[in-house]
Amino acid sequence: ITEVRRASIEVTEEILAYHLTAAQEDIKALQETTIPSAESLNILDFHFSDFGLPEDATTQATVRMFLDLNLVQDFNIDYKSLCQWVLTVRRGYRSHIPYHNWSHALSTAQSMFAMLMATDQLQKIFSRLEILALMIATLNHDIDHRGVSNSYIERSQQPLAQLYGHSSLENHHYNLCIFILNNTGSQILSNLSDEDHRAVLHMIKRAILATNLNIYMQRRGEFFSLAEKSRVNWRSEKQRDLLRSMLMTASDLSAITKPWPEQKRIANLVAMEFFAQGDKEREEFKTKPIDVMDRENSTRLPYMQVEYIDEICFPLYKAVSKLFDSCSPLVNACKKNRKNWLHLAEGT
Ligand SMILES: CCCOc1ccc(S(=O)(=O)N2CCN(C)CC2)cc1-c1nc(CC)cc(=O)[nH]1
Ligand SMILES: [Zn+2]
Repeated sequence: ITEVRRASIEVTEEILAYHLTAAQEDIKALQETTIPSAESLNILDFHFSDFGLPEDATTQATVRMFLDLNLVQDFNIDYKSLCQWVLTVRRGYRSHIPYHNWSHALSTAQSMFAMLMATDQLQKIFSRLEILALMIATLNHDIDHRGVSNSYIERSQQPLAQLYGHSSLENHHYNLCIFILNNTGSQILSNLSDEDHRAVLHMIKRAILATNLNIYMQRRGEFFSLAEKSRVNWRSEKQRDLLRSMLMTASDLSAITKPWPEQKRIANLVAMEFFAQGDKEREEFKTKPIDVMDRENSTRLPYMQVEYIDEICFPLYKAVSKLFDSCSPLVNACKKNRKNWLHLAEGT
């Protein structure tokens, strides 16, 4: 059995690597392109949106983030490997999924980049290795998302549920992230010491698993009390792990902090994805989906967004901006969008 089993795993990995790996001409094109500056790509702005940005510019923006954070230099990353890695990660996302696609991955990574670049303190608190882990984790945190939640996957007995049990999606995102990092031609961590390599993979796993909203809700209380203290000892790995996890969620949910037209546009994509899952649940499980995923509740969407902001988003951005004043634009934009959603909710 093991002989057959091993052969099938090798074949599967070969086929996956073939389909996932970007085309050589695309890699060459990106490698030879002059990468525009961060300013010209607007990736330093909290209000950044990739809407209307050509596909090539999204991969150039990703390379620019790694260059401007000095990660290519600090970790002696082979430039061709970086180009292949970025293009392969992009291919790992499913373009026909309304919300959990490459655009969400880029937006999440750009939010982390903007916070890191705006906050000198963060660059002092985090080591270079932690910053590398956060940028890899944000870009990969939803890779190969199918537009359905963990609960749907666990209920529909999909292979992912058999494989991982709880947090099945996040475990899958992490495993695919590692698969690409180990794939020939996209091994951007190949020049790290064994110790750094082990440490960065551990931090990437912790960061990707932290994007499960249930885990965020369990751990955020500790973070909020940290934000109330006058001084925080960031030398403790436990506190830095908590901070990395909370910044992952702040980046992941950052669509709620975008200017109103962009927030409205993205909320509609989230709704499309949620309602599509609701339709599948009706069909497959013959059950009425929960409110959030029930198309027949779409008039309640503005009200649900107000709840989402009050219960999940606002407290987080408030704590982050209390610790790091330069992130206050995030909490202000979140407040403004609450007003906009409330106005729509009352209008109905
Ligand atoms: C826009 C369509 C409605 O969108 C929502 C409705 C309800 C809630 S909720 O906080 O009540 N809650 C969250 C945890 N679920 C398990 C149960 C429901 C959240 C959203 C929402 N989520 C995201 C993140 C993907 C982005 C976004 O803009 N809106
Ligand atoms: Zn996400």
